[in-house]
Amino acid sequence: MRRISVHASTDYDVLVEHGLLRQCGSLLAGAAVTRHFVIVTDDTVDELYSKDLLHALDMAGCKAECFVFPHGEASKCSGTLLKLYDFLCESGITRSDCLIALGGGVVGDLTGFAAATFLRGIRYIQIPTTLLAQIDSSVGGKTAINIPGGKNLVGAFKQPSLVICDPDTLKTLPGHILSDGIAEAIKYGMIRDPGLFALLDAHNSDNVLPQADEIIARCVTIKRDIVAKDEFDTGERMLLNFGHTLGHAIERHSEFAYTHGQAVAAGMCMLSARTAAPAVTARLIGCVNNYGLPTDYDAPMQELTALCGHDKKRMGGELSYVVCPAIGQGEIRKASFPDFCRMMEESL
Ligand SMILES: NC(=O)c1ccc[n+]([C@@H]2O[C@H](COP(=O)([O-])OP(=O)(O)OC[C@H]3O[C@@H](n4cnc5c(N)ncnc54)[C@H](O)[C@@H]3O)[C@@H](O)[C@H]2O)c1
Ligand SMILES: O=C(O)C(=O)C[C@@H](O)[C@H](O)[C@H](O)COP(=O)(O)O
Ligand SMILES: [Zn+2]
Repeated sequence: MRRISVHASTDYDVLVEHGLLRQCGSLLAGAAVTRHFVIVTDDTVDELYSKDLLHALDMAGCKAECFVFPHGEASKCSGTLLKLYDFLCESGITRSDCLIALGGGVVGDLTGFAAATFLRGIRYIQIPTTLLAQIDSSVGGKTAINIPGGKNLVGAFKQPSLVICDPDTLKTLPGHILSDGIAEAIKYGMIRDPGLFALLDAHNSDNVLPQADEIIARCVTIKRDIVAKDEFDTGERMLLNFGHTLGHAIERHSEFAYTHGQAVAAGMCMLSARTAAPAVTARLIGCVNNYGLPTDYDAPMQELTALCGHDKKRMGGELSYVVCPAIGQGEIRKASFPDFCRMMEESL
């Protein structure tokens, strides 16, 4: 089993092993200090994996109920959150009990925010089942829901008590959802790890799955190191937002027809085209193309920059954004918001 220890306001481990989902009952009980859990999941993941998890908990002498909501980004909203709070009340969840997020980033972000706020804070554990969630969203404690004003605009920093990563769950992922995770992996390569970028560049959507363990370990280690230095996103952590300033705008502009991974892929390429040497952008676009991810988004740039105004890297009139002048070398830059808009809107 691989163990990557995260040191933040709460210390915890990310455990990576094939088949772990079926055997994780005692690990969950140990990390949670309770025998009462609520599993939060979406309808697709529920069909595939709730039974295994319930069995594992039962074997460890734990009781659990499942809260299941419709899959998709549209569910990461206040409506689902309020239903979850009601469910937690009905289940008699107390401050010593624990939530389990079983699913992708939507489940993880929503569950984490519920855990941060219900009874002013209870424990939660992440069991990520998409590549994106295993390499990124389950680690680091950013939790959030979307509101009509924008992506992730209501949230909290709340670290999980444990992350259980079973790469076997990736075998049931449709190809395009695996690619969403690869978009974030390319991000890690671009900001910090040329070796990871080369590995991703040497593969494609048809042959990358056997590389999942290596990709998970490299990405989680990068995120762990960044979060240890800047848990609350005031400096270095902003590197993890490469491609997201535009990406979040694209998600919203497309009314979530572009998934998060697709929007981040397009956002990285569109930003790189305006801030990096053509050779760097060409390599990025080549790698993104290997995985059938978009490299562009067809909308007037003014409409996208208008949506960037709510970005959480904006402080008053100034916006921080991330550029990669070379592969593996992410840098945070600052500009006035009008200057950022002008830079993006200038034709190439
Ligand atoms: N908190 C963070 O640090 C962070 C980081 C990155 C992304 N995010 C957020 O994560 C979300 C995107 O996450 P995502 O891409 O995992 O999307 P998702 O949670 O919507 O999952 C994608 C789809 O895959 C299905 N699915 C999940 N696991 C499966 C499996 N093993 N087999 C088959 N189908 C499965 C789900 O039902 C869903 O339909 C966005 O809301 C994004 O903002 C958060
Ligand atoms: O963990 C982080 O920090 C990230 O930025 C990871 C991103 O991949 C993720 O999409 C995050 O939710 C974006 O955060 P936001 O602060 O821009 O909402
Ligand atoms: Zn992201």
